[in-house]
Amino acid sequence: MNFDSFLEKVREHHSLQLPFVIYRHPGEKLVKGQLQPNNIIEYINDFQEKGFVFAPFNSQKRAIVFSFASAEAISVEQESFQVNLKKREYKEEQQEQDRYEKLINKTIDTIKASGLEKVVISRKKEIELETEPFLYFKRLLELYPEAMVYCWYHPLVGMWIGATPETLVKTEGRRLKTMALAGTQVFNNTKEVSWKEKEKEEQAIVTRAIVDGLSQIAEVSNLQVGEPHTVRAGNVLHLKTNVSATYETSGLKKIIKKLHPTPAVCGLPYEMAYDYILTKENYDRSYYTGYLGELNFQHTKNRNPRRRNVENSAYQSVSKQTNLYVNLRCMQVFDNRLEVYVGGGITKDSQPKSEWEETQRKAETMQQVL
Ligand SMILES: C=C(O[C@@H]1C=C(C(=O)O)C=C[C@H]1O)C(=O)O
Repeated sequence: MNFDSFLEKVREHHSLQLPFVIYRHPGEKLVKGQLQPNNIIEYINDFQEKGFVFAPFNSQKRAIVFSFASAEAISVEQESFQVNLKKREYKEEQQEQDRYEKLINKTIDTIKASGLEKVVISRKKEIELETEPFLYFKRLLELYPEAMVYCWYHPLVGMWIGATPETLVKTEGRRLKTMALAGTQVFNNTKEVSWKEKEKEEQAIVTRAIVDGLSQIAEVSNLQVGEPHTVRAGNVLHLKTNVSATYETSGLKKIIKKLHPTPAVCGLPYEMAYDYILTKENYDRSYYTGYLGELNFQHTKNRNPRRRNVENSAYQSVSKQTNLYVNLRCMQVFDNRLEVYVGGGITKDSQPKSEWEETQRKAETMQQVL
């Protein structure tokens, strides 16, 4: 199967209104797909399920799973092709900017007057368009090799497309990895940049919260924390700290429940920030800032690649992997419009106008492929 026939197969599946997901992990070339044979919705229960998870921001709402056992698995190598970047501006009404800046101002006032330290505020940007969603997916693969690029569809939920830079949790065997990703500045052709105290502190808050959270879980040990460093995600740069640990696989549910939503997309203290978002943000985040990816995926590796044809399982090792990502830099696709979701962390030192600008820069990740 070549890449175009892979996409054609998915397009056909979509035209039958059947659920599917196609995706590619950061830094990889293999594009994978799971095609569901019917439109029944299955939900996650105890995180022992094996399948592709799609979870909303609201942690009281259930996460959907496409079970690996019932779906048809397909895969293909990504093919490179030229993307002609059209730098188009998708202007928004002044009214929307005013509304957002007012909300940011109100949030800063609340932070100053209460125990709220940081809260992530977001919005959606509507873009009127005729769509060919598979072309967006193809362009995203090409433009963002370091992102988890996906296109997910269920007829009862809709279609979501994204290119996220943020890992929620990755596990293999008994090793676990996560990250604290926060702080944003515009990418100007170099990663050699300095960060303001406000951003450094904002990102350090996220690292501390993740480490504190994980250290409360009995099944987690050997926590290791890296140094903050700059990473690029499309048109913006972020500060990132890698966190790793050893864990007991029985603790996976607790770990995911503890990590989602991280202060990178919610805030601190957690309860206050979560409450503030649900009551004051004034719209439904839906699956934006939820999470998605493979849960308990059986990964088979040939131990000795030169003995590939030996039919002896001793030459193969099987490990269970979980690869979940935070659903950022994403959009929901409708028949004639898109809704691009964007946000940023607010602290007492935030400036409403820069926060508006930040959402514009983040929206460009999706706008570049339209
Ligand atoms: C909320 C978003 O991004 C998150 C918020 C960031 C910030 O506040 O600087 C940076 C990276 C993400 O953790 C988004 O992209 O919509």
